[in-house]
Amino acid sequence: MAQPAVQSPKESRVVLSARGLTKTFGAFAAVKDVDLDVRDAQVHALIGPNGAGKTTVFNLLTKFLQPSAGSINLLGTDITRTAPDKVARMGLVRSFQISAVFPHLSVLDNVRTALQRPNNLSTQFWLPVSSLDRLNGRAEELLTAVGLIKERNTIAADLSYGRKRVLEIATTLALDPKVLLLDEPMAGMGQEDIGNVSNIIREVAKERAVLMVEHNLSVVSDICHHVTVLQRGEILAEGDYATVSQDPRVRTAYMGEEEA
Ligand SMILES: Nc1ncnc2c1ncn2[C@@H]1O[C@H](COP(=O)(O)OP(=O)(O)OP(=O)(O)O)[C@@H](O)[C@H]1O
Repeated sequence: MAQPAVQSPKESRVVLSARGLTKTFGAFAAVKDVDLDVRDAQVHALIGPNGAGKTTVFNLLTKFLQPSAGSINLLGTDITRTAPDKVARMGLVRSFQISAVFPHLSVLDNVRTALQRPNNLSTQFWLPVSSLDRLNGRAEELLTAVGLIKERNTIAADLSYGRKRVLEIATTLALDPKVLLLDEPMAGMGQEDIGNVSNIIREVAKERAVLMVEHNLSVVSDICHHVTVLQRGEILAEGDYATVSQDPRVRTAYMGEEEA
């Protein structure tokens, strides 16, 4: 089994943290008093049974949902009351958030379009299409990094499901996020794509933090440095995969329901 990219988690700095994060819907607490520290250059997994609160935590961190209580800090700034678009511009980006793949554009044009955003070209609509050519170098670099360069001229709609998800990751990386949130990146993928996307995530995490919700525990054990286990909205356990997977409470609550 491949080793995670970083072996000394305590050394990298916390880039995203939550304290006492809580979200109630009426009398029901979907997320209760969650503390989270996401570190640079690490892949951090958020796991737990169905309904544990993982998606709600993602929605709180990206500010799609406003917390009922608690605080969130991104790169040293309190973002508890910050609007979602500003949080995204500060560098916290969720994979599907801005990276919808345009099916009728080529792979290269999808990435060039995503690259317009940080370069602010999208507001300069009077520029000729050829002005996008100056983004070719960076677009090709990104496509090479995710292994899509040979398909640069393929129309996105013609890609397999797994390759489309890879293109989605490339368009997200075009925004140069400091913290990348991935919601079940392996969902619906075959084994070959899972191996490929695992390698991509491991590589991209060398330069940024990755927080991912993932149900595939062999992927979690393979590429994640740190694992937080949620159950009924609360943190049940955390640590490296070897530690949490041996925790009897986790085995009872979670592992029995999934592939171990
Ligand atoms: N807008 C809402 N109103 C009421 N209850 C909600 C709302 N959103 C989520 N919940 C409830 O909060 C709990 C946590 O849901 P959430 O989707 O965060 O879990 P999850 O861990 O992502 O689950 P899954 O793995 O099935 O996606 C569930 O009981 C869900 O029904």
